[in-house]
Amino acid sequence: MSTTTLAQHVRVLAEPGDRHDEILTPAALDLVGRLAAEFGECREGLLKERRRQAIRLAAGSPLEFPVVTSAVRDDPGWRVAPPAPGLADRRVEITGPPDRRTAVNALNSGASVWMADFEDATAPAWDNVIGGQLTLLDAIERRVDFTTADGTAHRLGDRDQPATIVVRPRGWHLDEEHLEYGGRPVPAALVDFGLYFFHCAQRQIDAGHGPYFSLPKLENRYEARLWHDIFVSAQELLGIPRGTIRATVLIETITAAFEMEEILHELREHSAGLTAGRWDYLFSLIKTFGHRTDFLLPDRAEVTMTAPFMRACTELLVRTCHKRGAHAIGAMAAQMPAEDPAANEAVLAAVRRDKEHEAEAGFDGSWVAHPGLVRVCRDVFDNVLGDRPHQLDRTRDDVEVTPADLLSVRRVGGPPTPGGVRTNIAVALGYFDAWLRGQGAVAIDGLMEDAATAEIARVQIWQWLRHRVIDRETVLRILDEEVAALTAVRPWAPVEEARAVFERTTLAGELPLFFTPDAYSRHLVRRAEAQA
Ligand SMILES: CC(=O)SCCNC(=O)CCNC(=O)[C@H](O)C(C)(C)COP(=O)(O)OP(=O)(O)OC[C@H]1O[C@@H](n2cnc3c(N)ncnc32)[C@H](O)[C@@H]1OP(=O)(O)O
Ligand SMILES: O=CC(=O)O
Ligand SMILES: [Mg+2]
Repeated sequence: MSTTTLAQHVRVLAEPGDRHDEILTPAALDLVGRLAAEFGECREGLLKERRRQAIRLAAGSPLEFPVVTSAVRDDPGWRVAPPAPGLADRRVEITGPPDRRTAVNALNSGASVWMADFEDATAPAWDNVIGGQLTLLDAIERRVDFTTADGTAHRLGDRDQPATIVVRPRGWHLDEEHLEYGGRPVPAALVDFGLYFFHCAQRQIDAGHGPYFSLPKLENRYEARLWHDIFVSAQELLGIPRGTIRATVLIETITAAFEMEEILHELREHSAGLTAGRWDYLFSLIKTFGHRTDFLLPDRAEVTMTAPFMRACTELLVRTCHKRGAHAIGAMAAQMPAEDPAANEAVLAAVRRDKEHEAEAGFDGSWVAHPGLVRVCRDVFDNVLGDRPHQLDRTRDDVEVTPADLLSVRRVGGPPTPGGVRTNIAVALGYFDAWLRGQGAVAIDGLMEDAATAEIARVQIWQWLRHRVIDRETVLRILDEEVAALTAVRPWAPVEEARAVFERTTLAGELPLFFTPDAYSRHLVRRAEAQA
């Protein structure tokens, strides 16, 4: 591994890759270094607080709407910033990793927004991280066209209103081990945010939009405050007017669901609303309360958005957002378009039902995972919104949600089935295999799988083992069978490494909080070294 000092205090611990020098300029690294210097310690403190809160909740502390912030919730006098250019109408948001193919297809898809994702949909190998920044830069400069090896041209179309780009940096829990500041890895969130902000903020403003972000996996208002402080500092450092940035926060942890209004309040100068992060939300519920038998969840397929505890979260999200003039964006439906026309009709019908529930509940738009689903989502929201860009006027004063509504999961579904157990093992293994090969989102058996859905698969197996709903021998036997099946299909793939990730993160007595940090350090960073 080569060591280059490109900017004060920030060291690049990777071999130079193709065009990496366009992103890793001294000035860009200097911004990242300044952000690491100013905010690294605060982020460390917040990660420690996450662990303390997890221990308190495991020990039986009740989860409540915070008493100390009741004044914020009761104060009718504040609103978030008005929608920024390109963010007023968000009826369809397509998500995907920031690679060139996805970029071209997402920007051409007819969606209102492309959420370019460094978190759930990206395996954070160094080439993906820097390649993603190059994709974004090229997309904004309209030079992202390319031709595949078989001669197929991918060209950015000439839409009147191209999709607005929103970037999702990695979560607070991840480090970027190829950049070092003060002898420590730089927080990955600061790398993704800082590099994009440095290269693209002004370009986006010049193009009539702005530097927009989607913030994943926040657990409380303090983490939102940290983002606010980072935004203020970054805007000041680059001379960009305060309030230009906009950020939509994912409500995808159970603790954040109790602080939605506080999160909007912390970010109000820069807030663009909240998104329902359905899959990480389920993961968070199981992770936080997996030790309790009243939180035993059935097969993943049975836990739909109409489950009362999910409904409580989404209705509270709409009510909270609209009370404060903020957009409420719906969740990801995981179904993928099918080639068979009848099967595809069933997929479209399922996605349509999902989106109809959301549009009726008051959401202003929703997420899709594939260009083939843009149309159905748009039709559903067109029916409800008509010519209006959103339905912020639907204040949902009828919604009242108690802590018990958010936390009562017991009544949902039956016990896990043998099919559900096998599916979770196969999905976790298949996803880890793809992730280790650098692919952060993948279709498995007609469903989109990404880091969030793989986490559910993993923690459900952990939860079922812990409560002896299934036994270790059965899991190991199925794991062997699935490893053999996957190896037969992909003999060249790192299936044994994927098995090791599964075993380390699923079979441990103490549940690792995320599968990614350890798997990243062991496999993705080393692999970059080996390739160098
Ligand atoms: C829980 C959450 O956080 S959700 C958000 C995070 N997850 C995601 O963003 C996943 C988004 N979806 C995807 O990445 C992809 O749909 C996958 C990986 C699941 C499946 O992709 P593929 O196997 O390529 O699907 P498929 O073969 O049907 O694709 C057909 C075409 O659509 C494109 N496409 C598929 N999904 C997308 C997408 N989300 N955005 C843009 N283009 C897409 C493909 O690139 C392909 O293009 P091509 O014809 O030019 O080669
Ligand atoms: O990020 C979205 C989710 O569902 O998780
Ligand atoms: Mg998520």
